Amino acid sequence: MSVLEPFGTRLRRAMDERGPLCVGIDPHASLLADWGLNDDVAGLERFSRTVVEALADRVAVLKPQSAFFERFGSRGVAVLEKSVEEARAAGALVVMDAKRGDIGSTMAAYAETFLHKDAPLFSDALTVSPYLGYGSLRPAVELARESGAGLFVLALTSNPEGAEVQHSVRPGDDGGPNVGARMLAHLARENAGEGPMGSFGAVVGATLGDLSSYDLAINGPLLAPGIGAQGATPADLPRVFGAAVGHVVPNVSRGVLRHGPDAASLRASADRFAEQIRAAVAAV
Ligand SMILES: O=c1ccn([C@@H]2O[C@H](COP(=O)(O)O)[C@@H](O)[C@H]2O)c(=O)[nH]1
Repeated sequence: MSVLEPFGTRLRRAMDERGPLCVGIDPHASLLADWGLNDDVAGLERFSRTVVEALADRVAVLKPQSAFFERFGSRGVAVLEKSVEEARAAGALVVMDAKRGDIGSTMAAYAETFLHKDAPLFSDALTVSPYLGYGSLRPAVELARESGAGLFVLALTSNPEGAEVQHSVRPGDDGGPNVGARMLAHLARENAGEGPMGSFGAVVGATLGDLSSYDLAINGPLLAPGIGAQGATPADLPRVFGAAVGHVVPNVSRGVLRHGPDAASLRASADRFAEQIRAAVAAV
Protein backbone atom coordinates (compact mmCIF):
# COMPACT_ATOMS: atom_id res chain seq x y z
CA MET A 1 0.00 0.00 0.00
CA SER A 2 1.44 3.41 -0.93
CA VAL A 3 1.61 5.84 1.97
CA LEU A 4 0.69 9.50 1.93
CA GLU A 5 1.98 12.26 4.18
CA PRO A 6 -0.28 12.49 7.25
CA PHE A 7 -3.65 14.07 6.51
CA GLY A 8 -3.10 16.82 9.09
CA THR A 9 0.11 17.88 7.37
CA ARG A 10 -1.51 17.87 3.94
CA LEU A 11 -4.58 19.71 5.19
CA ARG A 12 -2.53 22.39 6.97
CA ARG A 13 -0.58 23.02 3.77
CA ALA A 14 -3.76 23.20 1.67
CA MET A 15 -5.39 25.60 4.17
CA ASP A 16 -2.32 27.84 4.13
CA GLU A 17 -2.06 27.84 0.34
CA ARG A 18 -5.74 27.99 -0.66
CA GLY A 19 -7.54 29.17 2.47
CA PRO A 20 -9.56 26.83 4.69
CA LEU A 21 -12.89 26.73 2.81
CA CYS A 22 -14.51 23.33 2.28
CA VAL A 23 -17.29 23.19 -0.29
CA GLY A 24 -19.82 20.37 -0.07
CA ILE A 25 -20.96 18.31 -3.03
CA ASP A 26 -24.57 17.79 -1.99
CA PRO A 27 -26.73 16.92 -5.01
CA HIS A 28 -30.12 17.51 -3.38
CA ALA A 29 -33.03 16.62 -5.67
CA SER A 30 -34.13 20.27 -5.43
CA LEU A 31 -30.70 21.49 -6.59
CA LEU A 32 -30.70 19.06 -9.52
CA ALA A 33 -34.06 20.58 -10.53
CA ASP A 34 -32.79 24.15 -10.06
CA TRP A 35 -29.83 23.31 -12.28
CA GLY A 36 -32.17 22.00 -14.99
CA LEU A 37 -31.01 18.41 -14.43
CA ASN A 38 -33.05 15.25 -14.11
CA ASP A 39 -33.20 13.51 -10.74
CA ASP A 40 -31.34 10.49 -12.12
CA VAL A 41 -27.80 9.15 -12.42
CA ALA A 42 -27.01 11.28 -15.48
CA GLY A 43 -28.13 14.40 -13.58
CA LEU A 44 -26.10 13.35 -10.56
CA GLU A 45 -23.01 12.81 -12.70
CA ARG A 46 -23.35 16.18 -14.46
CA PHE A 47 -23.89 18.00 -11.15
CA SER A 48 -20.92 16.43 -9.45
CA ARG A 49 -18.60 16.85 -12.45
CA THR A 50 -19.56 20.54 -12.71
CA VAL A 51 -18.69 21.18 -9.06
CA VAL A 52 -15.39 19.31 -9.29
CA GLU A 53 -14.35 21.05 -12.51
CA ALA A 54 -15.29 24.47 -11.15
CA LEU A 55 -13.74 24.20 -7.70
CA ALA A 56 -11.22 21.38 -7.20
CA ASP A 57 -8.29 23.48 -8.34
CA ARG A 58 -9.03 26.35 -5.93
CA VAL A 59 -10.58 25.20 -2.63
CA ALA A 60 -8.66 23.26 0.01
CA VAL A 61 -11.36 20.65 0.53
CA LEU A 62 -14.35 19.19 -1.27
CA LYS A 63 -16.80 17.22 0.85
CA PRO A 64 -19.14 14.90 -1.05
CA GLN A 65 -22.21 14.00 0.95
CA SER A 66 -22.42 10.25 0.36
CA ALA A 67 -26.16 10.03 1.06
CA PHE A 68 -27.04 11.92 -2.11
CA PHE A 69 -25.02 9.44 -4.21
CA GLU A 70 -26.10 6.27 -2.35
CA ARG A 71 -29.71 7.27 -3.10
CA PHE A 72 -29.09 6.06 -6.67
CA GLY A 73 -27.68 2.66 -5.66
CA SER A 74 -24.55 1.17 -7.22
CA ARG A 75 -24.59 3.57 -10.17
CA GLY A 76 -24.67 6.53 -7.78
CA VAL A 77 -21.76 5.06 -5.84
CA ALA A 78 -19.86 4.71 -9.14
CA VAL A 79 -20.38 8.46 -9.72
CA LEU A 80 -19.13 9.11 -6.19
CA GLU A 81 -15.97 7.06 -6.85
CA LYS A 82 -15.27 8.99 -10.02
CA SER A 83 -15.90 12.35 -8.33
CA VAL A 84 -13.48 11.54 -5.51
CA GLU A 85 -10.81 10.45 -7.96
CA GLU A 86 -11.23 13.53 -10.16
CA ALA A 87 -11.34 15.97 -7.25
CA ARG A 88 -8.14 14.51 -5.76
CA ALA A 89 -6.43 14.50 -9.17
CA ALA A 90 -7.29 18.21 -9.56
CA GLY A 91 -5.66 19.04 -6.23
CA ALA A 92 -8.45 19.17 -3.66
CA LEU A 93 -8.46 17.08 -0.52
CA VAL A 94 -11.61 15.01 -0.25
CA VAL A 95 -13.50 14.55 3.00
CA MET A 96 -16.07 11.81 2.52
CA ASP A 97 -19.13 12.77 4.54
CA ALA A 98 -20.54 9.30 5.20
CA LYS A 99 -20.79 9.49 9.03
CA ARG A 100 -19.98 5.84 9.58
CA GLY A 101 -20.04 4.27 13.03
CA ASP A 102 -20.53 0.69 14.30
CA ILE A 103 -19.04 -1.93 16.59
CA GLY A 104 -15.30 -2.22 16.13
CA SER A 105 -15.30 -5.33 13.91
CA THR A 106 -17.73 -3.70 11.45
CA MET A 107 -15.98 -0.35 11.79
CA ALA A 108 -12.89 -2.11 10.45
CA ALA A 109 -14.78 -2.85 7.23
CA TYR A 110 -15.94 0.77 6.92
CA ALA A 111 -12.34 1.81 7.41
CA GLU A 112 -11.22 -0.57 4.62
CA THR A 113 -13.90 0.99 2.39
CA PHE A 114 -12.86 4.62 2.76
CA LEU A 115 -9.39 4.72 4.30
CA HIS A 116 -7.42 1.92 2.65
CA LYS A 117 -5.20 3.60 0.12
CA ASP A 118 -6.07 1.09 -2.62
CA ALA A 119 -9.85 1.09 -2.05
CA PRO A 120 -12.04 2.46 -4.86
CA LEU A 121 -13.60 5.00 -2.47
CA PHE A 122 -10.36 6.02 -0.73
CA SER A 123 -10.76 9.55 0.59
CA ASP A 124 -8.36 11.84 2.39
CA ALA A 125 -10.64 11.81 5.42
CA LEU A 126 -13.95 10.35 6.56
CA THR A 127 -16.65 11.65 8.90
CA VAL A 128 -17.43 9.14 11.65
CA SER A 129 -19.99 8.87 14.41
CA PRO A 130 -18.63 8.00 17.88
CA TYR A 131 -22.01 7.19 19.39
CA LEU A 132 -21.20 3.49 19.74
CA GLY A 133 -18.39 4.69 21.97
CA TYR A 134 -15.20 6.45 20.93
CA GLY A 135 -13.27 3.18 21.34
CA SER A 136 -15.34 1.55 18.59
CA LEU A 137 -13.60 3.90 16.13
CA ARG A 138 -10.15 2.42 16.91
CA PRO A 139 -9.87 0.37 13.66
CA ALA A 140 -10.56 3.55 11.65
CA VAL A 141 -8.01 5.53 13.66
CA GLU A 142 -5.39 2.83 13.09
CA LEU A 143 -5.98 2.45 9.35
CA ALA A 144 -6.11 6.23 8.89
CA ARG A 145 -2.69 6.50 10.55
CA GLU A 146 -1.28 3.77 8.29
CA SER A 147 -2.68 5.34 5.11
CA GLY A 148 -2.00 9.00 5.81
CA ALA A 149 -5.74 9.67 6.00
CA GLY A 150 -7.80 11.46 8.64
CA LEU A 151 -11.08 11.33 10.50
CA PHE A 152 -13.65 13.91 11.51
CA VAL A 153 -15.51 12.74 14.59
CA LEU A 154 -18.99 14.15 15.29
CA ALA A 155 -18.52 16.10 18.52
CA LEU A 156 -20.93 19.07 18.54
CA THR A 157 -23.03 18.95 15.41
CA SER A 158 -24.65 21.93 13.72
CA ASN A 159 -28.26 20.72 14.09
CA PRO A 160 -30.32 21.70 17.14
CA GLU A 161 -31.31 18.06 17.82
CA GLY A 162 -27.66 17.15 18.45
CA ALA A 163 -27.71 18.69 21.94
CA GLU A 164 -29.92 15.87 23.29
CA VAL A 165 -27.01 13.45 22.89
CA GLN A 166 -23.94 15.67 22.85
CA HIS A 167 -24.78 17.76 25.93
CA SER A 168 -25.50 14.74 28.10
CA VAL A 169 -23.22 13.81 30.98
CA ARG A 170 -22.27 10.28 32.03
CA PRO A 171 -24.41 9.02 34.97
CA GLY A 172 -22.60 9.66 38.27
CA ASP A 173 -20.35 12.23 36.62
CA ASP A 174 -22.35 15.33 37.66
CA GLY A 175 -20.47 18.48 36.74
CA GLY A 176 -18.15 16.43 34.52
CA PRO A 177 -17.62 16.97 30.80
CA ASN A 178 -20.52 16.35 28.48
CA VAL A 179 -20.35 13.91 25.59
CA GLY A 180 -19.19 16.54 23.07
CA ALA A 181 -16.38 17.65 25.38
CA ARG A 182 -15.35 14.03 25.94
CA MET A 183 -15.03 13.52 22.18
CA LEU A 184 -12.83 16.62 21.93
CA ALA A 185 -10.64 15.26 24.74
CA HIS A 186 -10.25 11.91 22.95
CA LEU A 187 -9.17 13.74 19.81
CA ALA A 188 -6.67 15.92 21.68
CA ARG A 189 -5.04 12.70 22.95
CA GLU A 190 -5.03 11.24 19.42
CA ASN A 191 -3.23 14.33 18.06
CA ALA A 192 -0.78 14.85 20.93
CA GLY A 193 2.71 15.66 19.72
CA GLU A 194 1.74 15.82 16.04
CA GLY A 195 2.90 18.75 13.92
CA PRO A 196 1.99 20.99 12.24
CA MET A 197 -1.49 19.63 12.97
CA GLY A 198 -2.86 16.19 13.83
CA SER A 199 -5.05 14.18 11.46
CA PHE A 200 -7.97 13.54 13.81
CA GLY A 201 -10.52 16.32 13.63
CA ALA A 202 -13.85 17.13 15.19
CA VAL A 203 -17.11 18.21 13.58
CA VAL A 204 -18.22 21.34 15.43
CA GLY A 205 -21.10 23.34 14.00
CA ALA A 206 -20.61 27.00 13.10
CA THR A 207 -24.23 27.49 14.22
CA LEU A 208 -23.58 26.84 17.92
CA GLY A 209 -22.74 30.29 19.26
CA ASP A 210 -20.07 30.89 21.89
CA LEU A 211 -18.20 27.64 22.58
CA SER A 212 -15.75 29.11 25.08
CA SER A 213 -16.78 26.53 27.69
CA TYR A 214 -15.23 23.80 25.50
CA ASP A 215 -11.56 23.07 25.04
CA LEU A 216 -11.30 23.24 21.27
CA ALA A 217 -7.49 23.08 21.31
CA ILE A 218 -7.32 19.52 20.02
CA ASN A 219 -4.26 20.12 17.80
CA GLY A 220 -6.41 18.94 14.92
CA PRO A 221 -8.84 20.40 12.40
CA LEU A 222 -12.38 21.51 13.30
CA LEU A 223 -14.79 20.90 10.43
CA ALA A 224 -17.47 23.56 10.80
CA PRO A 225 -20.68 22.99 8.83
CA GLY A 226 -23.64 25.33 9.11
CA ILE A 227 -22.55 28.36 7.10
CA GLY A 228 -25.03 29.51 4.47
CA ALA A 229 -28.26 27.49 4.35
CA GLN A 230 -28.23 26.71 8.10
CA GLY A 231 -27.85 30.37 9.01
CA ALA A 232 -24.29 30.83 10.26
CA THR A 233 -21.98 33.29 8.50
CA PRO A 234 -18.19 33.57 8.15
CA ALA A 235 -18.33 36.56 10.53
CA ASP A 236 -19.57 34.19 13.29
CA LEU A 237 -16.41 32.08 13.23
CA PRO A 238 -14.26 34.08 15.69
CA ARG A 239 -17.10 34.29 18.23
CA VAL A 240 -17.83 30.57 17.99
CA PHE A 241 -14.29 29.21 17.86
CA GLY A 242 -12.20 31.86 19.64
CA ALA A 243 -8.47 31.12 19.64
CA ALA A 244 -9.05 27.83 17.78
CA VAL A 245 -10.32 29.64 14.68
CA GLY A 246 -7.04 29.00 12.84
CA HIS A 247 -7.83 25.28 12.88
CA VAL A 248 -11.33 25.69 11.49
CA VAL A 249 -12.31 24.27 8.10
CA PRO A 250 -15.61 26.06 7.40
CA ASN A 251 -17.99 24.07 5.21
CA VAL A 252 -20.50 25.60 2.83
CA SER A 253 -22.65 23.34 0.64
CA ARG A 254 -26.00 24.77 -0.52
CA GLY A 255 -24.75 28.34 -0.01
CA VAL A 256 -22.35 27.82 -2.93
CA LEU A 257 -24.21 25.16 -4.92
CA ARG A 258 -27.31 27.35 -5.35
CA HIS A 259 -25.23 29.50 -7.71
CA GLY A 260 -24.81 26.66 -10.24
CA PRO A 261 -24.81 25.31 -12.83
CA ASP A 262 -22.71 28.12 -14.29
CA ALA A 263 -19.09 27.33 -13.36
CA ALA A 264 -18.04 30.99 -13.18
CA SER A 265 -20.88 31.73 -10.74
CA LEU A 266 -19.92 28.74 -8.56
CA ARG A 267 -16.33 29.96 -8.49
CA ALA A 268 -17.39 33.52 -7.71
CA SER A 269 -19.52 32.33 -4.80
CA ALA A 270 -16.73 30.15 -3.38
CA ASP A 271 -14.32 33.07 -3.75
CA ARG A 272 -16.71 35.38 -1.85
CA PHE A 273 -17.03 32.91 1.03
CA ALA A 274 -13.26 32.37 1.02
CA GLU A 275 -12.63 36.12 1.23
CA GLN A 276 -15.20 36.61 4.03
CA ILE A 277 -13.61 33.75 5.96
CA ARG A 278 -10.11 35.17 5.42
CA ALA A 279 -11.23 38.59 6.67
CA ALA A 280 -13.01 37.13 9.73
CA VAL A 281 -10.06 34.97 10.74
CA ALA A 282 -7.51 37.76 10.15
CA ALA A 283 -9.43 40.02 12.54
CA VAL A 284 -8.83 37.68 15.51
O1 LIG B 1 -23.00 18.70 12.15
C1 LIG B 1 -23.08 18.53 10.93
C2 LIG B 1 -22.38 17.54 10.27
C3 LIG B 1 -22.47 17.45 8.92
N1 LIG B 1 -23.24 18.28 8.19
C4 LIG B 1 -23.25 18.13 6.74
O2 LIG B 1 -22.66 19.30 6.15
C5 LIG B 1 -23.39 19.70 5.00
C6 LIG B 1 -24.02 21.05 5.24
O3 LIG B 1 -24.74 21.46 4.11
P1 LIG B 1 -25.35 22.94 3.95
O4 LIG B 1 -26.06 22.87 2.64
O5 LIG B 1 -24.20 23.92 3.90
O6 LIG B 1 -26.26 23.17 5.09
C7 LIG B 1 -24.40 18.59 4.72
O7 LIG B 1 -23.79 17.64 3.88
C8 LIG B 1 -24.62 17.99 6.09
O8 LIG B 1 -24.98 16.62 6.03
C9 LIG B 1 -23.93 19.26 8.85
O9 LIG B 1 -24.65 20.07 8.24
N2 LIG B 1 -23.84 19.35 10.20
